[in-house]
Amino acid sequence: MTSLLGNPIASPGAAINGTRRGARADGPATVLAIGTANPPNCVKQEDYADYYFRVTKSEHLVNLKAKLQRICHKSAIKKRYFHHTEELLDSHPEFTDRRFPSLDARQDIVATAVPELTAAAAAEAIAEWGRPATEITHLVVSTYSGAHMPGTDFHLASLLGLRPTVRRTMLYMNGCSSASAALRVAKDIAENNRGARVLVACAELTLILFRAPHEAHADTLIMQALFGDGAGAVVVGADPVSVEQPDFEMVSASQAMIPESKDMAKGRLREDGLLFLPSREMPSLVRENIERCVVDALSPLDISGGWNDLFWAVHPGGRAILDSVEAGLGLDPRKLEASRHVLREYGNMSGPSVIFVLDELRRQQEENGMGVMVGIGPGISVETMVLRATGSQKKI
Ligand SMILES: CC(=O)CC(=O)SCCNC(=O)CCNC(=O)[C@H](O)C(C)(C)COP(=O)(O)OP(=O)(O)OC[C@H]1O[C@@H](n2cnc3c(N)ncnc32)[C@H](O)[C@@H]1OP(=O)(O)O
Repeated sequence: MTSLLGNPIASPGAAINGTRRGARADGPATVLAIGTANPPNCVKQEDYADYYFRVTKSEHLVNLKAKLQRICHKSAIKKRYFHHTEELLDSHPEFTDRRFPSLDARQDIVATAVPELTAAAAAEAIAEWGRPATEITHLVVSTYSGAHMPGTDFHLASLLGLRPTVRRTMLYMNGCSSASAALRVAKDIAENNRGARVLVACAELTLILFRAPHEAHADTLIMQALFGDGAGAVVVGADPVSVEQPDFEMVSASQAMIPESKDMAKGRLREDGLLFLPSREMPSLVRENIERCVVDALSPLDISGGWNDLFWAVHPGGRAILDSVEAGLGLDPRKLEASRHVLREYGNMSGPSVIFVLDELRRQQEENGMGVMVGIGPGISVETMVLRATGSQKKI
């Protein structure tokens, strides 16, 4: 092809391809900073059964209370944090009396509480990142604690003073793998948009699923016994500039559905809040399938074993879930210490948990080389991200 003057010009396709290549980052996405936050109300796990049966005015259900005590005792959790307090529950009898609809009231509370808790975690991450909030180009927010239009992303952008043109993506109902899914999306954005700085933010409040005990629904005790509130935030970007100190390179990301698992961990948003019921078979299904998920994720990188040579950031869904991952992969017990620490100190905070685990891993500063982040979500879905620790000695 020639110009009007007869000079040769590149075909339009070549020019577009060149522009697209130039629009991509040179290097892989990296974790540039991490922030976490919890609400102030802390309940010790050893006191939880007394607390829960008192605030739900259910002291007469002695068998259920004894069962909750047994679950708490075996949970390997020391304490959990909650946005809701005894006073809040007292002022909303519909939260503990399932005869009345309570979704509207729950939604009204989380509409401000979720953006505020998320903002606390995000502000910590941005401060560590060291650049102004206005230099965040993209925002990916994930939660199942409420659904509004505009969503938490919109409110969070205002609370943090992000630029009005920040490109926002809202992910809902990804259960306990919500942060892993958001980090996977952030990696793609960062690698495909040169100079992008993506803020990932994820928060869950158990108010959305808090309910009173009921003899006909003893299974609901499990979520009351394990789940806690928290928020995590991560700044993701490729090709770090001098002020930025990456903790981890995000080498690859994959997702898998465990076959025949659609009834294993399901949630339903009802008039009396979110009903979430992980099945008793979940730990064994995780044990049987985790290695296949990990092999599928790592074999393209020519890693097909030697799991104890890697570091691990596994979603602390429950003590039995961590035991299953440990057994399924034949891991040395110390390999899951960061996950067990987060479970012990905060309970299962759903999606944000894995961000707390990453934070804990870099705090321990023992891990170098390659590692794997594993999110475990509804279905059962397994989100796997291969990481490489950069060894940067950030003062956290
Ligand atoms: C899908 C997502 O989005 C991600 C998630 O994280 S979902 C949550 C995932 N977590 C889980 O599924 C919990 C995993 N389970 C555990 O950690 C442990 O089983 C536990 C701490 C709950 C109990 O410990 P354990 O060693 O299994 O003790 P065990 O004596 O067998 O069980 C204690 C009681 O809990 C009950 N129980 C255990 N798992 C249960 C379940 N999934 N649902 C209901 N009850 C359960 C048992 O029946 C038992 O009741 P009784 O004492 O009345 O017999």
